[in-house]
Amino acid sequence: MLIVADENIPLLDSFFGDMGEIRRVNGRDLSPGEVRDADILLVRSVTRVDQRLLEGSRVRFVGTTTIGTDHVDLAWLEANGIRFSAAPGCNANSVVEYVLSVLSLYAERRGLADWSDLSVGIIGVGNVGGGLAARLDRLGFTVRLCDPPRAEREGESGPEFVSLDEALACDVVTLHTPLTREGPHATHHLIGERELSRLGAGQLLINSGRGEVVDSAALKARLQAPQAPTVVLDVWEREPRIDPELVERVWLATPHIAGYSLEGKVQGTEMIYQAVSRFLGLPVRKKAGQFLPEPALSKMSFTGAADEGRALSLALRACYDPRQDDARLRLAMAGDAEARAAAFDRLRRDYPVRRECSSLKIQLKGSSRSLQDTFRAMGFKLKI
Ligand SMILES: NC(=O)C1=CN([C@@H]2O[C@H](COP(=O)(O)OP(=O)(O)OC[C@H]3O[C@@H](n4cnc5c(N)ncnc54)[C@H](O)[C@@H]3O)[C@@H](O)[C@H]2O)C=CC1
Ligand SMILES: O=C(O)C(=O)[C@H](O)COP(=O)(O)O
Repeated sequence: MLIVADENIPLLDSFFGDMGEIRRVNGRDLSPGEVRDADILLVRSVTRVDQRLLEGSRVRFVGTTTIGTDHVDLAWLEANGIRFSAAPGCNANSVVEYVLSVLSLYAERRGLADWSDLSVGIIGVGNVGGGLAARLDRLGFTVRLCDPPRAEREGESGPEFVSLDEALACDVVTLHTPLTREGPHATHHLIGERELSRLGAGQLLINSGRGEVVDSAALKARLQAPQAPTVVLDVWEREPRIDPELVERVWLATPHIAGYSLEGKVQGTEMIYQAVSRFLGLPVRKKAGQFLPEPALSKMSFTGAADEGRALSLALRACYDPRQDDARLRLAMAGDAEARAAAFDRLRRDYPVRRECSSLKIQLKGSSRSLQDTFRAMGFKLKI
């Protein structure tokens, strides 16, 4: 059996080595010729999986080790009897930690003594948005949820949902919808000129969903107008050919890596391994946990003298500080369009190992119960 797989999927040999031959490919440039004799195709978000790629091939199963599925023509796969599996939720916690780290930096930039004074509007309340809401709720933030598809489906039985405009009135607006182009709740350019005109200087807009959810031409114009909001972008229209002028105008710019914790990536591979095993009728014996190495930083200790807010931001940023990714992306914006696109993909391919808060044990000596609760709410393990 031949498995054609994106070379950027971690642990291919560990999970799939005993199932067949693995052919590693560059997912961005994958051609029909490279998949023609494959039985199984494993991709990431950068491969467009459609009729053009697969017609006439032997492929019977496609797996994407990602949450998003906007790069896959699901209807064509179904019509052609090709089984498909994604990895819902695999890196949701990584994105949640990305947003929390951005929030801690933003509170500092605003000079806020207590970051939970910020109200947060979450647009798209699924695995990522829902996980973020739960975390923020435990941390004492005011959270507004906007998810019309869920509101329609769940009615009175669901949580309280607000309109898009109500969510846009929060101090922080963070986008976690999939990219969809059809239907009553299509998200393509969901945030356009009208929505951007509602955001002002005291507000922060974060997009770590998909670039095309925001109209970037309208965003560029809004960022040049008076009273512009602060903007953080992890995802961009037309990746990897992103707009260097937009990079210049946003506060933090990262190369689509919000979901790139090692845990998130390995869980993505694990979920697709499980799906392939089910498809082939093989037992599921391997687990992501057995392949996660010891983290480089495993313990942090705070004494009773530690300032609570500072202790939290230190621990959070020890795990992940988006300013490093921002600096790398800005450096990569030199050169012509081809060089910039190649650099964008290189930053993603050579991404340094990043571990989630759960990999770090926090020792709190003589600390208050409330600080312990806060660290737990963030997902850290406590050693008291
Ligand atoms: N930057 C990154 O590295 C990553 C980005 N993502 C992106 O985040 C997206 C969301 O991920 P999950 O939460 O796991 O997906 P999910 O499918 O669990 O949740 C998405 C939610 O968005 C809602 N939604 C759909 N249309 C909407 C609209 N017009 N307005 C408001 N809400 C709407 C859905 O009802 C659903 O509850 C993914 O589809 C992917 O595109 C995911 C992982 C990593
Ligand atoms: O899971 C998703 O959805 C994502 O956006 C991934 O984090 C994107 O990673 P790549 O598949 O583009 O490496």
